[in-house]
Amino acid sequence: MGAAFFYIIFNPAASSGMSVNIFKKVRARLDNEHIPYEIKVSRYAGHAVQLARQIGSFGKQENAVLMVIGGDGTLNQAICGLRKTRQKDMPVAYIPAGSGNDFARGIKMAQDPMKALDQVLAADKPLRLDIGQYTEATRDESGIFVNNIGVGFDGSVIAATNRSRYKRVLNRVHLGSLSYVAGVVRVFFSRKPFPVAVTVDGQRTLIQRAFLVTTTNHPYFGGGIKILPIATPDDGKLDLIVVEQLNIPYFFFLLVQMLRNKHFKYKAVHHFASPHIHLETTSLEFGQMDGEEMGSRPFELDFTVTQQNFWIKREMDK
Ligand SMILES: Nc1ncnc2c1ncn2[C@@H]1O[C@H](COP(=O)(O)OP(=O)(O)OP(=O)(O)O)[C@@H](O)[C@H]1O
Repeated sequence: MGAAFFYIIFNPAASSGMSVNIFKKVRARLDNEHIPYEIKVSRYAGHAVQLARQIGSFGKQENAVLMVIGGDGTLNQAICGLRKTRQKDMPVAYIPAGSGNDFARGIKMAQDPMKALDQVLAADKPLRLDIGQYTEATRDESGIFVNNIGVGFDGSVIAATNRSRYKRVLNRVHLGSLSYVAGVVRVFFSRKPFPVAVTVDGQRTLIQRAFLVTTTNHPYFGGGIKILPIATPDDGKLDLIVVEQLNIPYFFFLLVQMLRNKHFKYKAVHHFASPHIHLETTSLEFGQMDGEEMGSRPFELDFTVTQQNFWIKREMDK
């Protein structure tokens, strides 16, 4: 049976406002098909957490699905809020309307929002997929992530990109991913390597000259970069990639290897996979979570995997 009701959380600021058109099309389609829904609009950064809490706490509709229209950040916030309520098992339908949309890529659902809506409307049962949980001891924070949490390079890229005046312009011409590329180039030449201690399955590994330290649920980060092709969101594990500081020729060499999915063979690239990963840094580093800034600090992160109900019927589920 399809969803009987959609609670919708919509972020009008996603993809620098490009999400508004997508929202209108989704609403028109639901109206055409006489599917009932209720809309809650995210009015400020972080508002989606509170909206999802309200839905999960006070929503009374039977067989309801929480539909998120926005980017990865909005999806993260909505799931985070919902999981704090008694209706935490309410399935989540995602309509990608952000600039990066890595979650859609990562779970192999359609990235085209209207095709994604087709897949949502075709669903007849919840799909359980992995998501990550984290606690961060330095600032005593905890939460979930649907894509990845990165310390170092990607954290710095997100911080630089969000401050860039090009992001808005590039989003408007559907080239949002390019704004990350500009951030990558800027950060590559300015960041310094740092030590990181990784503990996986009771085994501690110290990497002295880390540059990128990313724990991920699926292959993609940074708006479509396939950093960890072997990560899957349904294996009950999280994957951690640590890339050491590289000189420019080696960086480009590894980049080419990455495009060929062959970068794991090199000793500057470390890979760990486990349901439980712990890492610590000592220096002040930038962090990112699902493309959102975490600020800078020495990080002490503990990661575990958990499952979340989604509402989608992908090609592969048919
Ligand atoms: N009304 C609003 N005004 C400004 N910012 C908002 C508003 N509502 C939500 N936000 C913030 O917008 C930010 C970006 O949202 P989101 O991640 O969904 O889109 P995106 O960055 O374009 O997409 P992606 O993460 O896929 O690249 C989030 O940090 C969210 O908290």
